[in-house]
Parts: sequence; structure tokens; C-alpha cells
Amino acid sequence: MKLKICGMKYPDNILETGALLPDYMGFIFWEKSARYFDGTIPELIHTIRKTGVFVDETVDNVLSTADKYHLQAVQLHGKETVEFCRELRAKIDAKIDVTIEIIKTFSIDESFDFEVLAPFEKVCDYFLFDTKGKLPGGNGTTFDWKILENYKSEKPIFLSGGIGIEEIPAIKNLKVPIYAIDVNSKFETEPGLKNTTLLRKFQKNLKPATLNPKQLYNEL
Ligand SMILES: O=C(O)c1ccccc1NCC(=O)[C@H](O)[C@H](O)COP(=O)(O)O
Repeated sequence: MKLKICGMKYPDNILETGALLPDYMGFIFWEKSARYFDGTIPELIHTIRKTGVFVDETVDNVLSTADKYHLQAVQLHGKETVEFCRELRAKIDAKIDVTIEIIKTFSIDESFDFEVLAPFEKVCDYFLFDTKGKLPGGNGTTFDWKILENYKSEKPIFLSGGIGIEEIPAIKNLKVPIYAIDVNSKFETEPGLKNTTLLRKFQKNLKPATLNPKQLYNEL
């Protein structure tokens, strides 16, 4: 199971967090966020996929930001449509020098209808399930994961929304194909500043040996 640490902001803290070798690191390119990123990303080991998080941006702005920061993944965290994702996918695929993953977020509450995902299957690489809240993201609350029983797709997901150390036992019992866990505010001392001691503890507790078989395929 992979780990994405989202909402990075400060260069020294980015380096310190990078030393934990997460699989993804997220940078928020939504100006209204307390974690809005407009700095310089320090050099990170290439195995960490730098991920830009966007909320209802234009395709061209997503692409130019991806170019500027050499992003390996873009996370669409607003109400982006299937057509938007298709156009973005086509423009990314036309690039010969880079591959950029598309992660499409869906904000989940008790009435979420998983049928809406079907047309997105072919135009994005992963779904990310976050908790529906006041803000598009970073609300710090979990959703009721029981609703994931309605997820019938084989597409691996990023599980997100208020995840902290206490959630690990429940994560290990989930029967959905989890590709990555996305963490953010539960590991902060202030918005954008991550507590690496706590993150290390989380990583250690999320070890693959204790995952269920459906989750383990991601480790092969
Ligand atoms: O974190 C933000 O400030 C944010 C603002 C607007 C859109 C997305 C944002 N975060 C994206 C993420 O991937 C977060 O990790 C995700 O929402 C979970 O955050 P949290 O509930 O704090 O764990």
C-alpha cells in the first residue's frame, strides 16, 4: 500500500518529509487553501511522485503548472467533468517526454452514488475518495467507510479524508482495492507543516505484512 503525503508547503519540511520516502507528495495549487503552494520544490528523490492538487482549474493551467514543477501526477479535486479529464488525458498522452498520472477526487457522503464513476474509468488512472466537507479538501474528517461496500470497480483507489494513526486497524480491514493512503491535516503542527515523527510512526504501522489479500496485490 502506497503513501501520499499531501499539503506540503515549506522547503525544509518538504526535505525532511521526503527523507521518509513516501510514494507521493502533494502540493496544493488552489489559492484559497491555507496550504497553497507557490514556492520552489526542493530536489527530491525521483521515486517520490510530485503531485499537483487542483480545484476546477483550466486544462492549460494544470498542464503549465505540471511543466513548471515537473509534476508526475495531477489530482483533480473539484467538479472536473469526464470531458475535462479526457482532454487533459489526450494532452498528457501527446507529450513524448513525460508521463503524468491523473487522480480524480470524489467527495463522499452517505448519499454518494458510485455509478457516477463509470465514465471516468478510462480517462483517469486512479480515483481518490475524500470526505465531503465545507472545503474541497483538507477538512480533517473521515467519511463512513461502510459506503465503500458499494464500490464495485477494480480500479485501485487512494483513500483519503481525516486519516491518522487511529484509522490504521480499520484500513487493514477494508475489502476495496486500496492503492494508496492519502494523509494530510492529522499530521500537521500548522497547515502545511508536517510532523515527521508522527508520519514515521504511521508508515511503520501500515506495513504490508498485515494487509488483507485484496490490498496486498499492490505490493507485488
Ligand atoms: O488540503 C487542502 O488544503 C486542500 C484544499 C483544497 C483541495 C484539496 C486539498 N487537499 C487535498 C488532499 O489530497 C488532502 O490530503 C485530502 O483532502 C485529505 O485531507 P485531510 O482530511 O486533512 O486528511
